[in-house]
Amino acid sequence: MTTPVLPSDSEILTLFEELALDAGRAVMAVYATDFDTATKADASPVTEADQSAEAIILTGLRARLPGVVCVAEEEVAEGLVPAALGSAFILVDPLDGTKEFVGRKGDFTVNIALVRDGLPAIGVVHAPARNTLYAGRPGTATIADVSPQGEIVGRRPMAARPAASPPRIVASRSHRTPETDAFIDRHPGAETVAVGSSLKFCLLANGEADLYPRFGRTMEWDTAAGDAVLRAAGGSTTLVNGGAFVYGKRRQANDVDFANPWFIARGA
Ligand SMILES: Nc1ncnc2c1ncn2[C@@H]1O[C@H](COP(=O)(O)O)[C@@H](OP(=O)(O)O)[C@H]1O
Ligand SMILES: [Mg+2]
Repeated sequence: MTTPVLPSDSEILTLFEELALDAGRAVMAVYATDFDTATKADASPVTEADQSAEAIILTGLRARLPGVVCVAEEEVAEGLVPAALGSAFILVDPLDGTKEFVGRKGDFTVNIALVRDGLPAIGVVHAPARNTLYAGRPGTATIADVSPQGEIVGRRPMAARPAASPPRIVASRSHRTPETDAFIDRHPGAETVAVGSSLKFCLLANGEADLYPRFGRTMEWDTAAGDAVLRAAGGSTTLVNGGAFVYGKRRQANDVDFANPWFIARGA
């Protein structure tokens, strides 16, 4: 398959930010209501917010970046899986941390990422209930303040920090595993912070934490945008054995398309 000519990285990032802010407004409109929750085939929750945010993002991406393949969580759940990806494609998780959304915990995010040559190159993570948007492209990572109306009102550069000793470890709020607990136990004195969604990558990117061990289930759309932000801020994500953590993985063994292996994300 031929890969279309893409706009510049900064133009792509600006588009991702606009669409994430639009989607965030839709998510917050649902958050303010007494919304219903349905259960998907993988037993995870889904709401009207996931669906309307994904529709906003995909409509915008397909109009403005025609020919670039988009892989999106709710479309994949409905069986819409692109056959070929090309050397650059987009991953969308319109509402990561749906459990936190349903539980009204605030730790939920809108995620859009461009994967280039298997690596997360450009990403936006918008946390509308925290009024914060994180963005990264090669060489630049920023944290922005977002108004309650969903407009960016301030922005500053951010960078991952060299690891503190003992480290500050971020871990899933809703999906902790015994292997994660064993990893934490190997870091005596470490402070552990439970955070939902892709915000864990963003806390590393902003120098607020040092390690994010994920010894449990994630899909590529859960991680790509946060991972892009983290890498842009000087951090890294690897397999548990230190090997390269790549994207665009198709069905392996008995697993589904776009399933991630376990990983460890780190600050600088
Ligand atoms: N048992 C499981 N089955 C499917 N997805 C799971 C899962 N456990 C965790 N996840 C993934 O973990 C994400 C939440 O991450 P965290 O635990 O760090 O908050 C979910 O994203 P969604 O909320 O977008 O479905 C979901 O994709
Ligand atoms: Mg998710």
